Amino acid sequence: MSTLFGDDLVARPRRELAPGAVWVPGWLTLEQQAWIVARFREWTRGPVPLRAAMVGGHEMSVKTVCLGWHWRPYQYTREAVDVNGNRVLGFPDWMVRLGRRALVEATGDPHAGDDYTPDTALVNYYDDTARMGMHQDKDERSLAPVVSLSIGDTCTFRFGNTENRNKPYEDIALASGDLFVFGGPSRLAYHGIPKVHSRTAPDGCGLDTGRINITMRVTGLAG
Ligand SMILES: O=C(O)CCC(=O)C(=O)O
Ligand SMILES: [Fe+2]
Repeated sequence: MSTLFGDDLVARPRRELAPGAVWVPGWLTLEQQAWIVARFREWTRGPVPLRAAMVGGHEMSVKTVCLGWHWRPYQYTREAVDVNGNRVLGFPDWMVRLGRRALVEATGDPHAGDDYTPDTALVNYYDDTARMGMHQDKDERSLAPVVSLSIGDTCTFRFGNTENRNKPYEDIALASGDLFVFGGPSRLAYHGIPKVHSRTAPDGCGLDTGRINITMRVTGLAG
């Protein structure tokens, strides 16, 4: 479709799915996406490699590398005790700034990011068969918002309610460059990824295949 009249933008307006849950399509430029993908490749070279976490005796289909704190079900540690015992990379300052800007963008409040200092990021890689079941992000002791960035293939993101993993929920298509923030009354909403749409990554985003998702969080942990 022609982009002469901004059809692509008109088709994907920003939207609040529920109080505190805001989707901002196309927030990151292609250049920013490619830069982040280059950082992702550095992160996966160590000290802790990309790995599939074990949940209930099964490997997740999604592979994860963490920054700041290492996540495994259902706790955070500084060392990747379930991988190779190494201390995870620090949380980059640029990502703190990006997280703050994301909150300003999502809320329209120029001060929304002032007190936001995420200290962990889960960086997930999905190949086109990977999925993530409905879950809450509740291993953090803080209820500060989660800031989610997507790069690469489009996925179906299922955003549900705070009571259980079932309906009501809504499916949206999170595409490369999209921002999604869930905080406030939506902070503990169930969510998941039922499908990744193969070969939908835009040229220039830095990924030929697959999808990267970064969720920044505040652990509320000390040490
Ligand atoms: O991949 C996504 O968009 C969501 C990831 C997620 O829910 C998580 O890492 O907890
Ligand atoms: Fe999650």
